[in-house]
Amino acid sequence: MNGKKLLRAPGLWMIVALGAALLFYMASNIGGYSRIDTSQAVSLINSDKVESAKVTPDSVSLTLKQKQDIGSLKGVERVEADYVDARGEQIVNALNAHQPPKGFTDDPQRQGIFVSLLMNLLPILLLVGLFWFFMSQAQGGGSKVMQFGKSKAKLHSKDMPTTKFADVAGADEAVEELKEIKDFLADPEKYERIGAKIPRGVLLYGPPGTGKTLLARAVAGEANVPFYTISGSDFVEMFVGVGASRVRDLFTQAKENSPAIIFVDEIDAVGRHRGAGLGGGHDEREQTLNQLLVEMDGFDDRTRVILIAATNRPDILDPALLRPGRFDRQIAVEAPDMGGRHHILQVHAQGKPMAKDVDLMSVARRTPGFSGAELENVLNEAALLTARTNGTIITNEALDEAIDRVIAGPQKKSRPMSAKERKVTAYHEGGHALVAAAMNNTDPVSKITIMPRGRALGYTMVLPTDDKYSTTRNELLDQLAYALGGRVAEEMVFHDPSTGASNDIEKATSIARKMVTQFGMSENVGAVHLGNSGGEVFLGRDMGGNNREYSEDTASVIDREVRKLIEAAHDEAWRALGNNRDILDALVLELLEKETLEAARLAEIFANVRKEPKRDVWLSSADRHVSTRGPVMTPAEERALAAGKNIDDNEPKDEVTLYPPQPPAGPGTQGPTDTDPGLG
Ligand SMILES: Nc1ncnc2c1ncn2[C@@H]1O[C@H](COP(=O)(O)OP(=O)(O)OP(=O)(O)O)[C@@H](O)[C@H]1O
Ligand SMILES: [Zn+2]
Repeated sequence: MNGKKLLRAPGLWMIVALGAALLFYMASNIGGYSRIDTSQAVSLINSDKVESAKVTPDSVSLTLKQKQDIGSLKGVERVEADYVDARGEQIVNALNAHQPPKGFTDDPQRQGIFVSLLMNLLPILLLVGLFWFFMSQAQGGGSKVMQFGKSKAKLHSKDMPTTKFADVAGADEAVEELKEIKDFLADPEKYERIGAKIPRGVLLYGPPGTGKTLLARAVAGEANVPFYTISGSDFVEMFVGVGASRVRDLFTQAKENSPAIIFVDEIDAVGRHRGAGLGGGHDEREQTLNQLLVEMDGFDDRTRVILIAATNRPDILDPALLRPGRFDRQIAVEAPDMGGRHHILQVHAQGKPMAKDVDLMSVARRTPGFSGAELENVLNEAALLTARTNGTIITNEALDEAIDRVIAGPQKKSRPMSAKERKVTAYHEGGHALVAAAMNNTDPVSKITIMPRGRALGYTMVLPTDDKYSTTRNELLDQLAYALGGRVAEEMVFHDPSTGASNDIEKATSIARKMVTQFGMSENVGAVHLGNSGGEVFLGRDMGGNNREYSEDTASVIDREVRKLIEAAHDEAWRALGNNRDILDALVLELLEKETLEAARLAEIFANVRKEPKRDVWLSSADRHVSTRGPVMTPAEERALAAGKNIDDNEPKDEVTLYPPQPPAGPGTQGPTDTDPGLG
């Protein structure tokens, strides 16, 4: 807050005035009075030493005719005694009995109710003034105090950013998604003409400093529309109703100036799951959130206001915020990979003279896990270090030290990985990905990274190509192998598996257990639902207990079946990796170099993967026979087939191997009229 603002702060003036009044009050009443006790006061009065007296509801002050020594008090002229209970009465009685001295009023009540009231209220007023003053300070501006419920114009800020998408580096996917929003804002009619519904809310989520604010500003800058910002934590007010009225006000203004963007930073501050946590919800927060939802629902098709919100914690947001028509478009803004970091460094290196041998790519390589803000900080630190030593160009040494400073400065949550750990992680993730690529019923691998994130050392992402509502047995078996792929790669390559696979093992076990107990996909248990494993579940925790729905024997059969599935998957993964060890090694090399590999590059690397053979047809019991007749074909499929298209699942399976292996099936088990008597 600067000096001018300070002078305009009404809270401050109030304090100055009240303070002065209080000082005056103290100087005229309390100042210079020495404390004496009741008997001393009575004897002073009786010995006629008192010039005047003043009685207030809680004290009696006496001005003496001349300076006196009273007990240990030397040369006092003004004394004061408590006027409480009977002892106070004694003083008043003494004063009354004596020649009443000048200025004495015997009845404390009569001594001006107004004055005594004022005197008592003064400290309270002062406190209120102080409180107001600090409240206004806390809001970051002195003059807001008196404006509750009036214009909150200053509480959010409006501007016309000049930021462009080109200023955002290494977030190409997010930029791509936001271009459509920009398009709409720049030319809403184009969308209205064809009746397209435009998203009302866009949620940008990702770790701090990755450029969410920057991206939102860039949308406004590109579309050349006003940008209103407010932070979720600003909403969280002390006075109930203020947050909600602010939201209302903000939307009104934005609509008046539409097309416009409203940016809500830290939306998790208001958008937390309602009623979360013990002790119920926070009233004010909830009201604010409700108002936000009301405003968003109030958008009609002609509202040209788009709400962009940012959060680091999408997981704690109230689901109501994420429903269609609200923040239904969610864009991940992730920490940049090596290429992205290089790009960001280039953006921020502009205007900073660098030595010839400075290689920003090598800076990028040494800063895994850094956000855009941290990279910007690295360059800035390097520039500061250079200036401090009166240098004129930034050298590699300065950059090295700057990196260390940024790492050591704000304690990074992710610890640096050793070279060995990095390699193990690369093999682990590579193992997952390669198994996925070698199986026949898996989704394509869309991304692998060995950048540490949270507690995970790396991750591999397999994305389904289309929505799925159920999963087949073969897909589950592939998922099992995929889950174990990381662990298997560690075993195969290092002969010494690490603890990094514990999550994978947990996941595989849970899949296998469900296959046995819920999906009827094991031989020795059959299509039986074995629901309750015996544990009482209370508040999400297994409390133990003895109401299992099946016997000890069944339990041990289940355990055996689960183990069998896991072992088989382990073997499959081993085979898949063993058959493709050359590809695994190449993948790991590239992963160590680039840290993150995306779908397109992965498809190239996996182009020549030696696939696992398709699994044998599964019969849930040896007594069932194999039907080789496929499902019917729709006319559309017949047309497609005639046009030479491949229709996978409709090919009749004329060559089958029984599982478990069986002697060749007798006559009658094959044929066009056969129906499948298996599990209907
Ligand atoms: N992808 C990027 N490209 C260029 N600069 C970036 C990028 N990401 C971050 N920065 C720099 O870091 C600064 C801080 O980023 P910004 O405030 O946008 O991050 P944020 O994701 O909104 O963070 P927070 O979650 O802490 O609010 C930006 O002003 C910009 O200078
Ligand atoms: Zn894993």
